[in-house]
Amino acid sequence: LGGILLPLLLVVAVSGELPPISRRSFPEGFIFGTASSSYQYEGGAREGGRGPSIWDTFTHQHPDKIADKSNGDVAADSYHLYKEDVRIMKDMGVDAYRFSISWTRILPNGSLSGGINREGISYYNNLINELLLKGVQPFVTLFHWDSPQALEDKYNGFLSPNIINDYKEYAETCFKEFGDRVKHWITFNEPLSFCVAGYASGGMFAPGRCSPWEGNCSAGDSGREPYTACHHQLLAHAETVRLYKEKYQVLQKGKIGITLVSNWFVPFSRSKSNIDAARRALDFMLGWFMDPLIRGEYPLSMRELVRNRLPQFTKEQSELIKGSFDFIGLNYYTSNYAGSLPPSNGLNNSYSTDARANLTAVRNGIPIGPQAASPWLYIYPQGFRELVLYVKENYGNPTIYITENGVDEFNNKTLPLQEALKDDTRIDYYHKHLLSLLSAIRDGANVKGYFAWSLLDNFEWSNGYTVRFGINFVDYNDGAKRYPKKSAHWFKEFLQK
Ligand SMILES: OC[C@@H]1[C@@H](O)[C@H](O)[C@@H](O)c2nnnn21
Repeated sequence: LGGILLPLLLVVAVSGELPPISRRSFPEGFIFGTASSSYQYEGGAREGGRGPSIWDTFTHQHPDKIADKSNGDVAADSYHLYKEDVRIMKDMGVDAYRFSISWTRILPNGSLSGGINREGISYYNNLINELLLKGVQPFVTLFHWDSPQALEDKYNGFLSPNIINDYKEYAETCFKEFGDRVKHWITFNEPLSFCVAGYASGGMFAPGRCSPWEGNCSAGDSGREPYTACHHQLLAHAETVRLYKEKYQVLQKGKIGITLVSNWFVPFSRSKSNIDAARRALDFMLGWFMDPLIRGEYPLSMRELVRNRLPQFTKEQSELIKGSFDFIGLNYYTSNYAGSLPPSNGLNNSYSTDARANLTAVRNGIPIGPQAASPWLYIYPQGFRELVLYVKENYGNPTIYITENGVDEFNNKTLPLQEALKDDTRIDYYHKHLLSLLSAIRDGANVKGYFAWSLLDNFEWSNGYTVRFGINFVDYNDGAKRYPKKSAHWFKEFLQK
């Protein structure tokens, strides 16, 4: 019998047949959607009265910082093709679409005093109306990294507390113009990424500031500016949530939150020092924001390690930020191993070393999972369940929307189109991550929705167009024409009611 049973077991193990999954596996009313952002999708950079953002400046003044020296001038051209985008969503059967509003399409000079651009208002009204016409709910992110260049020039953008009021006035303009139809607002997308990649690590992202020991930046302080910029984003978030709740929520009946990103961290070994390092890594990536939102103060590990370089909340600010959300948006892509590092020498301070955690994707020569196209993205579905349950258990099981999850492949220009559409890795990624998320939900996590990143291939920041995150292929050489990848067909079947 053993001679027959063993081969059978091996066949099942090797075949790796995943348990089937569909929207019916999830709770009734669970929302499925796709996600995008203004600078990565719209194009029309100098059309319709739009003012320059720091990403227009960054890509045009520092093309060397972008892998293929590209920019978002045209991107996926959703500024002109948004109706096609909505048609694709409707055909797939998604419930919602998460997109961001370009601050400088609404307020070209960044401040309300500089005037409202009615053409910008009109573009987003058209997009929102088209979504609603096709039965797709708009989930709107107010800030997805494209700060107004005018405010960078005026007072160094998010390094100045002046931006808090300008951001609040921009947000209020959006509440007034769109809040009758938009019922889910996200104040900021990933403050962590904006503050670390823009102010700490080598000037990877706009505005491209860092210390000399971190990279080739014209100015910056990697040990202070990331914390200052994100402190101002948290205060702007809290004041905007108070404004929405006091002036708009009763009438408009919407919900408001913030989107955070985190990796999961697996201790390099079971030693206490490595387990502590994994926890510090979570504090510095997720707790940086969740602790203020839940407890009104930064994590103890950050206060102990960053000390006077970490801004402090006044008692009033602490009360304002604590509980300032109806939901938390959570983005998950990948996980790392975390190992302990000795205390830094206190000289070349940087966010990148403050946590005293050595983060790697490989342990004893074995990667934590298959590597995708982006160098930081290793596929580790188990981390998704672990992260969601960590939020449940450590932050009071808040309402969560997964606002991004996805994987990329290289933009291989020699591949025939039909080959480029065969994204089996993406199907496997989504299948395993949705199973992992479902497992966390069945263990009590309060997750209400899931947005795949991304509807379309798009401008992937410092990677430009060298990688593709879309479940729909974009032919940049032929009018940004959209073609469904194999994963789009998989999702359509998954989403069948
Ligand atoms: O890198 C892929 C995507 C970006 O394209 C999004 O703009 C950003 O919100 C994000 N956060 N983590 N991963 N992502």
